[in-house]
Amino acid sequence: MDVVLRFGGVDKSDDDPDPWVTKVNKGTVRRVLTYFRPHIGKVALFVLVAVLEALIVVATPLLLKELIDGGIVKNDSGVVVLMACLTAGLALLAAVLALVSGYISGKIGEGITYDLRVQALDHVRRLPIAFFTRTQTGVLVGRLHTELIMAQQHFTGLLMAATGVVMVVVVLAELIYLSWLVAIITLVLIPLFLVPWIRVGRVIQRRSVALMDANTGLGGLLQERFNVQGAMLSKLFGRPAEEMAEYEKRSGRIRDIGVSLSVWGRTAFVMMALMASLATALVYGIGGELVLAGAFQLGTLVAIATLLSRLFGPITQLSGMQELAQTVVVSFSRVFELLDLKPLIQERPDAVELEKDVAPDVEFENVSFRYPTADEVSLASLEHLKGERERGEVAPEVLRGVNFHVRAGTLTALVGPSGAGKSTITHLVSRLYDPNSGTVRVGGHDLRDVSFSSLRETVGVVSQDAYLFHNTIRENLLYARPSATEDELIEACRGAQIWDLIESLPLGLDTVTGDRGYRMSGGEKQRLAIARLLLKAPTIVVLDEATAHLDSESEAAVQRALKTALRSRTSLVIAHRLSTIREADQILVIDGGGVRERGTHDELLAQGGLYAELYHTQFANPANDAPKPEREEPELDEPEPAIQYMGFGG
Ligand SMILES: Nc1ncnc2c1ncn2[C@@H]1O[C@H](COP(=O)(O)OP(=O)(O)OP(=O)(O)O)[C@@H](O)[C@H]1O
Repeated sequence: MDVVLRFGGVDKSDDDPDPWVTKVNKGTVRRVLTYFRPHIGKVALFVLVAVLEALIVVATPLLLKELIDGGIVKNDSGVVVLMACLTAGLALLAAVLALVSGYISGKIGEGITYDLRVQALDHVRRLPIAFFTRTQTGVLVGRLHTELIMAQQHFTGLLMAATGVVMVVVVLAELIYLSWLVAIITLVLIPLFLVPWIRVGRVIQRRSVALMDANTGLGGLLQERFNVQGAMLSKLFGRPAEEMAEYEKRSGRIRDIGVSLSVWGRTAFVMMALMASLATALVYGIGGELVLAGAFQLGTLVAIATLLSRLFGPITQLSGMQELAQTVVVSFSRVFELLDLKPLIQERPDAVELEKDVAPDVEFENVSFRYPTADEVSLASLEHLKGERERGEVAPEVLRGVNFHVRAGTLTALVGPSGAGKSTITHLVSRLYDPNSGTVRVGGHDLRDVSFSSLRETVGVVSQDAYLFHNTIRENLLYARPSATEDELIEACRGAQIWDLIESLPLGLDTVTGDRGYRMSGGEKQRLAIARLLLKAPTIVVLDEATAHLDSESEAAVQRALKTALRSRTSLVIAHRLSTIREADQILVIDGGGVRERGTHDELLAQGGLYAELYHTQFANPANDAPKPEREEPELDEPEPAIQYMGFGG
């Protein structure tokens, strides 16, 4: 049977901002234990050290007993000195063992967390793009980072608590040996102490989980709002007062939980100290009477009192152990949830390699596609939005029976209204998604049969909003081909018409492009992306032309760069420029998820269909502010407006 637990194994209040629960499957504990396997030697050492520590703890009171009964009472200074020295020696050994035990438990805890983290990162890296479009970045980062650190801390805590088991058993055995009466009284009193302690422990546990959730939630929000584009949107459209109120509300919640945690933590500490003092008073009271009655000697009384003081620490550790174990299991489950997400896009074991350096053809045969629903690709707990799931999301079909053939080395332009499915078609070519029915073929191979690495080498993509890492221009370019030489970098930049700009920068290729490459203009960023593409030298180019109005110089430069990029490659371009469309060997007019018209510019005009209609509409309403290509580029030198004015593309 499956058990559903909230994180930390505790109930949350109804107004909890994150109502998602984590499912703990039956086999989870066994699965957690498998992570111990590589560390089994360290675990054995850890147990050995724990046993030694426990033996030292019980040996010390016996030495004290001998010191008093055999030394002080019998006036034997030799015994006093010997026992004092042995006690000091054991204390020293205990200190060393405590350090060793801390080191080993740290190694085990960190080692297991490392294994889990690396496994999770590798898995998440393989998940399809649909997962990332669904997931809230900050929450995913929280899951892979902050929550794993918490899991590690709980895990190490659990290991330390496990040593308490050995300690309690040994201490109780010695207590019975010294005085069965005191041992019984102790056993009766322990629950009186434990009940309030467990209650306090639960409150602390619950608050810790709430604090973690609140921190993750605020982290996710900040990540979304404080990245360059989020900050830009918030500056342009934001409602500062309301946003600030939200930040204050969330920060206030973190503060309040923190204060209450601090108070409850102190309460636990005070309770522990109080119980230890009360127990000491009780032992000396009852034990003192027994000594007076001659039931046992003074040394035994001191030994019992010392033993009892060593009992409370391990018992409190043990009392929290079940909760801690539950938290550890749930923490691991949160990562297992991720690991169990099967990537929708998988590489076949017998995947084939595409031929290198030969431009292949691209074929869509009766392709239909709908975007995957949340249930298929992501986790509710990573979305933080439950609307779609509660409504039972149904994904509409975005492509229906699409057929076309792009001959090797030719240019196909995709045009059509916004939302028609143009980008979706390009996503299928780079296998960001698989079609639900039909086949996408490259060089005659079904894409599902092609190896990932081969496909990556073959298909190069330049999107409208080129993404650049926060790093130098050089590093951003080398990402496409780490082995590229300086000369090759420069040649690619020249081909992409960006070298003049880079050369004029004080740091040249070592200029940092800023978060998301924001310090560069749209046209510059796209030319840099084209340089990256040239370095990669793919045989298929998928390109989404910029819709933004570049200034005429930028526009002409991008067009020249594109000419270099597309030369003798199989190209699929979401075209917004008439110049690109005119040069295309084939134009596909996409409408309503299908190919509505196809042909060259002249053929489509002659057909007098949708393309012609929109084209003529365009000429009836010329867009005055359309960018004009540069004069010195005769092949681009036509007073052509952007195709989006024709009602195409978005
Ligand atoms: N990740 C996604 N998940 C679900 N639906 C999506 C996703 N991406 C796009 N869609 C939907 O698929 C349809 C086709 O979108 P697509 O981006 O392919 O259109 P497009 O022709 O490229 O439009 P535009 O010219 O505006 O970029 C749209 O209705 C869109 O809302």
